Amino acid sequence: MRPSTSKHVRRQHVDIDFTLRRVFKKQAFRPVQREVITAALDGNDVYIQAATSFGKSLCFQLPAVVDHGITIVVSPLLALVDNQVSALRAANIKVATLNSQIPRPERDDILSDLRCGHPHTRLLYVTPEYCKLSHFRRHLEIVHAQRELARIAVDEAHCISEWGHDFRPAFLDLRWFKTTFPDVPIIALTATATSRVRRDIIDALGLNRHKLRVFEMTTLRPNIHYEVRFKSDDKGPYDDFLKWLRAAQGRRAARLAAAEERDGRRSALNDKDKSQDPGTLPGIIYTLYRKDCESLAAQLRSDGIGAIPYHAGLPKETKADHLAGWVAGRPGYAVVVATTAFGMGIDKEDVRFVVHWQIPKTFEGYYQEAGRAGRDGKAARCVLYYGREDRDRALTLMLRDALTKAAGRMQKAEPELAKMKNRSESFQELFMYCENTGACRHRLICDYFGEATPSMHCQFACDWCKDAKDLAERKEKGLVAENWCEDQMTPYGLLSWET
Ligand SMILES: Nc1ncnc2c1ncn2[C@@H]1O[C@H](COP(=O)(O)OP(=O)(O)OP(=O)(O)O)[C@@H](O)[C@H]1O
Repeated sequence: MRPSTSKHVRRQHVDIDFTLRRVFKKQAFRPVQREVITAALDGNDVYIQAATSFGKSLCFQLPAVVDHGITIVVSPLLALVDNQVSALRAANIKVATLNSQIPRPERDDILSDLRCGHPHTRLLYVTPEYCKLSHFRRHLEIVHAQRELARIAVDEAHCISEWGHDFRPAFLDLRWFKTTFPDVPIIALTATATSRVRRDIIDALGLNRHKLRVFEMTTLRPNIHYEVRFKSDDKGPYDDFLKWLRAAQGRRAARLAAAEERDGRRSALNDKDKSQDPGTLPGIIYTLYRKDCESLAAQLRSDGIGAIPYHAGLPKETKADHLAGWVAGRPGYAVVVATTAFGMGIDKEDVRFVVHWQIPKTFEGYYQEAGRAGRDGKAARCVLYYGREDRDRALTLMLRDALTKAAGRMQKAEPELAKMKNRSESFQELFMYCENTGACRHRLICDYFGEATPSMHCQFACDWCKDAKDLAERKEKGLVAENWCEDQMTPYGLLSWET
């Protein structure tokens, strides 16, 4: 690593504005980005927690471009890696990725770049599992010996915590980085961490407390309109959704036509809009079940909506085509019907709606997935279809899953049940959020993540702030078909076991 002389630091800090404009084509830093980047370039370990779409990736990508050496980016999802790698390549940044799906010749080229000790690659994306491989570790040791290992970025860092919603055991082995290269700074990033998960991330990665900068920003996404729609078990949400989508598409088409008429030309639209059918609204529908992805996408197509499925069981080529077509706004690819395999980190700026077909499995998952909407800062809508039957089914599956796991590993039954308890608490918070007709949804989300919002008002950007009376009536009417009885064994009762 180069020494951190004040001259060096000053030079880097001048570079960052230039690099932001020249390489990343952004006009200005968003609030706090500059401070995070400066802290990273000063050689600190950094923990950053900020809302979905805050622009966290820039906080390690820009330092990787201005700094000396290579940055290793640990990322949990291949779809997310592909998404980021294509954007970086488009900006002419030397970026590579190593994982089990990379063809052999390409993998050999990247490894030989590392082996020379002075890699040309500025950012190398890897999965946490790849970081465990001894040959990869040996290559990093060579790079480090040449003082060319600039930084380790751990994206979606909440995956390291057993208390987090997407725990991935291989993340725990990332401790190896600090143990082996104590002088190499680490930057850990997440949008979803409670205080317990935050502590876990810092401890598990072994971040240096004497040289650690912690940035915790709001989880608020003011441009998202949150709404819960209630469904009874005898009626699915399809008709309601289609009606809403058609109305929204109609309003959009009318707005665009009016703008065109006013200006007398299409210049009222940005380039992305021009490439799309003006009435088409880019969006995501999340469903818990693979079979729903296929059938719902087919049903929407038969109703004239460009919809495509995305789930882990589809062939690799189909998934790549569907993701690329959706990101590019290709005709016929406006709406992706996906399982949570599509959740974390996917960045498409103009997603105008996210719909949850069923209640998701955790509060954090809901926030993450909803966070795919409105990443351009413009208004977007997130609708969650909530029914008590879905909720009870999810609870039963969760319970069965935990008991099976615990039975399979009797010696680890207790931690397994503890994790389960945590997950079910998160789920419980989510269904209480759905059932809540007495508070601002933005506020409820902030409360969940432990963020104080004493005087917050969302400016009508949720169903409660828009019309609390209507919300209560819709709940009453929507859930009426369900045999709900408060003194039956409630979901809360189901979940309140002791570990
Ligand atoms: N300073 C900036 N000016 C304009 N756009 C920016 C800036 N910084 C980041 N962006 C854009 O904001 C979008 C979101 O950034 P990014 O994907 O890094 O979000 P994130 O914080 O990682 O969110 P998530 O946790 O949801 O994945 C991207 O399209 C990115 O190009």
